[in-house]
Amino acid sequence: MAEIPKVLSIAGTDPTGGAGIHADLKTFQEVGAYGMAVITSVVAQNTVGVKDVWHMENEAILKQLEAVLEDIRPQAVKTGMIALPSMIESITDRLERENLPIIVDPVMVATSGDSLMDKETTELMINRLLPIAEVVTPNMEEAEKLTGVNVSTIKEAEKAARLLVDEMGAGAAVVKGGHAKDTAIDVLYYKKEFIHLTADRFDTKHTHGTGCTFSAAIAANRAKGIPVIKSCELAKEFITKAISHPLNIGHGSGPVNHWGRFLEK
Ligand SMILES: Nc1ncnc2c1ncn2[C@@H]1O[C@H](COP(=O)(O)OP(=O)(O)OP(=O)(O)O)[C@@H](O)[C@H]1O
Ligand SMILES: Cc1ncc(COP(=O)(O)O)c(N)n1
Repeated sequence: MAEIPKVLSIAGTDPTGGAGIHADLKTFQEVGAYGMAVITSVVAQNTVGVKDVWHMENEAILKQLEAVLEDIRPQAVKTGMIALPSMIESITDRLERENLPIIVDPVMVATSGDSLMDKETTELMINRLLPIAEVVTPNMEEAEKLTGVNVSTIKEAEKAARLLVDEMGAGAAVVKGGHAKDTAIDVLYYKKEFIHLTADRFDTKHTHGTGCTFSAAIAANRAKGIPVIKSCELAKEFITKAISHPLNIGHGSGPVNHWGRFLEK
């Protein structure tokens, strides 16, 4: 029997199920990979905002990670919310010992606008985690914070994506254009080539968890052995379908529909 694709998310929680670990696990399942999760922070949040956060001790994170790795080895890893510098250090130290594709979603702010990462953590993200990332998936604002390039046009997104790979050491970068005005074009830079992942832009406020879902889909595709560019293209199709079939739940920016691709448009 062919090996079951297995994928691990290392991220924070969202009790309303739209972002973080919860979005990742739903996405893994829908994309056809067995999903696992190590929790970095417990976040009391909903579609309106973040109310409180409790960070796991490093020991608790590392023991969760060890428990997974010694038993069920994933074929790909995705990282999401990693809020503290010491967390970046210990997670990177452990992951460096594995030869696995790592998809890094550099979560800095929630859709609600609440900050999920401090400045010192951003520095360590740049120096430690980016160089071991196979793919890094910042939105425009995160790309600006990581590279120092002002990102509001496609050309600027290309400049930031190239820097993230050629100067900062990631294998590939997708600078997501979900926050642009008229389009939803994500710029992928891989092996010296730019690819524009293009989709219609939907006029909706229900985009809670879009970033988590997109990067989780890339990771699940990589666990299935799909090459990097194709994994990103399929993830773009997946998130576009998930946004195009809104669930209309929650009092704020509601979650996307993870089974959207099975629905007619
Ligand atoms: N309104 C939209 N219509 C179509 N695609 C969108 C829309 N919003 C986001 N996307 C797509 O969703 C994916 C995630 O992009 P986005 O820029 O929203 O990430 P993020 O900022 O990390 O997530 P979030 O907005 O949930 O914080 C990208 O492929 C982006 O193009
Ligand atoms: C635990 C956690 N991780 C990430 C996000 C960002 O979500 P989004 O995909 O909406 O940017 C979030 N709100 N909560």
